[in-house]
Amino acid sequence: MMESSRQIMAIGNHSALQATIEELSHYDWSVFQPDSFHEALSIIGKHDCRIGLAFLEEDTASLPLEMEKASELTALHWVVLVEDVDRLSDKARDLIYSYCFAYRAAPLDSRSVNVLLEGALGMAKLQDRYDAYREGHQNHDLRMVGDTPVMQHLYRTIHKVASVDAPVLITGESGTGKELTARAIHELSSRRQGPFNVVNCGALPAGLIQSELFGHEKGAFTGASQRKTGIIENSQDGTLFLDEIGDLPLDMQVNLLRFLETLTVFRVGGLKEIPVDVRVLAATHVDLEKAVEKGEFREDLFHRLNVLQVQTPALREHPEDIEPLANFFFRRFSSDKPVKVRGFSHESLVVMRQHRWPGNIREMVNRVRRSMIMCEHRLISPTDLGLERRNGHSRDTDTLQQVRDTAECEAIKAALVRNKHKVLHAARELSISRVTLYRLLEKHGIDRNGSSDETTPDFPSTSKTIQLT
Ligand SMILES: Nc1ncnc2c1ncn2[C@@H]1O[C@H](COP(=O)(O)OP(=O)(O)OP(=O)(O)O)[C@@H](O)[C@H]1O
Repeated sequence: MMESSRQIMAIGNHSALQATIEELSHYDWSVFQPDSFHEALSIIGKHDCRIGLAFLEEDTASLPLEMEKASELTALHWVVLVEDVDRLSDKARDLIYSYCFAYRAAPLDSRSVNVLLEGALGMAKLQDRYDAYREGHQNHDLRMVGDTPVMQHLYRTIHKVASVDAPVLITGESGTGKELTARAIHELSSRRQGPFNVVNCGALPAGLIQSELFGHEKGAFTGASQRKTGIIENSQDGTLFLDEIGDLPLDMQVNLLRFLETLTVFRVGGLKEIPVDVRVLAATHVDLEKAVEKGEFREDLFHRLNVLQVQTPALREHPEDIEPLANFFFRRFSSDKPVKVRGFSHESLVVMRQHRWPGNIREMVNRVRRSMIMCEHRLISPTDLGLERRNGHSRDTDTLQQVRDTAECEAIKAALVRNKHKVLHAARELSISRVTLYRLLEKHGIDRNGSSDETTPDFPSTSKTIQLT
């Protein structure tokens, strides 16, 4: 991490600003004065410039160069000079409050401005240390956050299975990072140059599933006006990730097993056996062994897929990663769009530690994103996160309400899966109205589609996802 140096980006050419800059030469600062917005960004790119200095005029509606819109500029620690803060517009005062380290009103003597600049530099250095501390919780190879023993164990397992070209069964509760794990295995494997394709087995309509997986020949059935290659064939030399494998209908399980045993496919209506070199990774949040016992999943297919296993831990099993994860998503969303929110309040961090996270990391993604939109202050509160503070209860003692919440959450998730994520049908099965179900989905942070909450893909996408509704 680069050490913050004594470099200032000064914006604007107001005479009071110029006079201050001249006097600042006594204090060993280097001052850049860009002529354009692009030059300002290029200075930030080339130099370790962390402090902004501007003079805000009374009739200025926004800071010069629209700093509100430019994330690079908002990342500067701004010191703003004004004539009289009471004469500024509400908008200008809000900008100072939201984005600036400090302001100084006239008389503008260089000594007091220098004190503020020193403070801003100190803050930049603190931020570097904080960033380094947060980065320490990330596994950059796998693009995963968390450095607790359970996560370290997961990383070791991912590395081990990535080096072997055999099927892997990834198990874990919903939202624990099964797809992310599958992508990491692919990226670390010798197949990384090939495609990574995802099929959500639970979302494929029964009538289309065969043709989506195996493809079809022209004229194979009504409407098959063109030859179509299936996703298995399209995954040649790469990895096919079969998500929610437990939802694959029994007749399709037979076909999949045949493919895994022969590594060849027949397109629907085709007579030619086509060899395909694909590695299959499968994931499930249900207990497949139980499904085998109940006759819902083929035992031979289970053993074929279960050559290597990886288990993604529930978030409540590694609560020490909650804060680094929350900070990671906060930074991810703030780099998408600059925000005036600075981070989480201490109380929010405490409440997040107490929360059970039934929807695991996906629930956290949703809560953090929503809180950044809802937050009206500098720090995100428990209310912004939609989490109530639970006083006096340790994480290990469940209150009746917590038990009810967990049961409610599980029942909703199961109903959604059974009803192919159709809210109306799931609501009917649960004997509640659709509106009530939406309210409960919101309350528990459950994503009704299971995977549609993504904003930023975690890996550059050479992948294709089939999710038909
Ligand atoms: N260790 C992690 N570090 C950073 N982000 C993570 C981590 N684990 C999961 N995520 C993020 O959490 C979200 C859910 O992860 P993912 O889709 O991989 O979970 P899943 O177990 O496949 O979920 P589902 O069972 O609902 O399909 C994604 O946005 C993913 O990027």
